[in-house]
Amino acid sequence: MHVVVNAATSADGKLSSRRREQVAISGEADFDRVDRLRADSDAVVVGVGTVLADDPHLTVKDDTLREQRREAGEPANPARVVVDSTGRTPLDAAVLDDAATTYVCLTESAPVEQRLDLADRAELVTAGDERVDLLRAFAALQNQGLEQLMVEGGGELIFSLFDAGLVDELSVFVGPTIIGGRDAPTLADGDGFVADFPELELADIERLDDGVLLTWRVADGAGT
Ligand SMILES: NC(=O)c1ccc[n+]([C@@H]2O[C@H](COP(=O)([O-])OP(=O)(O)OC[C@H]3O[C@@H](n4cnc5c(N)ncnc54)[C@H](O)[C@@H]3O)[C@@H](O)[C@H]2O)c1
Ligand SMILES: Nc1nc(=O)c(N)c(NC[C@H](O)[C@H](O)[C@H](O)COP(=O)(O)O)[nH]1
Repeated sequence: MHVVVNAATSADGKLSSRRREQVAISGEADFDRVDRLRADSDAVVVGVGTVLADDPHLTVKDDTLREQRREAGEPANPARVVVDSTGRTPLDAAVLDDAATTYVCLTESAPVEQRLDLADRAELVTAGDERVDLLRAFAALQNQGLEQLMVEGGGELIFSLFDAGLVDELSVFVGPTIIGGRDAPTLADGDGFVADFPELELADIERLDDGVLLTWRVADGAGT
């Protein structure tokens, strides 16, 4: 399995505003790149915080890229994965439509009612007691044939994935804006590291729109 984390941050490292409302950080060139990255993935992964804040669809937007996937014998869109401990994904969320297969990763603590409702619209993966056990959940996804995973946030999930040693590559588009706010989500939130900070190796730098795309490899990524 290979896990790429992709995100867009403001020049001051924020993912969105303190109201957790989406900010258009990427320009057209970066959104096109994200679309190609989705098209090259078996699944696009987000945390439920991102579903609740942005209601993303997580599909491939370019017709030609979808056609190329079909010609390669793949579904037009990659699978979608929501990491959602207690089943808070709204039943009318865009990720639960029929454009692609969706996996919702839950814990034992998810109420039966939510579980039954979500089971009508998604494949359920249960791993962990209070928070999703990401190592077990990702192993279950790999068993379903999902090898190339792209994670699109948010900051809580991204921190946990680094903490679990699951990230192989990080792409960050740093855009030409300042969002500010001590409570605004950043690339990696969670509790934060105080030792054993994950080490990154710079793989590429590219100027895109009026920002910069940084591609890092994780020194001890858990890729198999
Ligand atoms: N700029 C970007 O590229 C970008 C991308 C995605 C999201 N965002 C922004 O990020 C914000 C949402 O991020 P967030 O950090 O609030 O939510 P998130 O998407 O990271 O989801 C976190 C939630 O996932 C669940 N979860 C279950 N198991 C978990 C585990 N092991 N580790 C971590 N979470 C687990 C918990 O309910 C947790 O609250 C929104 O404001 C959104 O607009 C920005
Ligand atoms: N790459 C990127 N640049 C941004 O400037 C920004 N604000 C996001 N935010 C991520 C977020 O979750 C978006 O909502 C999904 O990228 C939308 O995906 P859809 O178009 O609905 O498929 N992502």
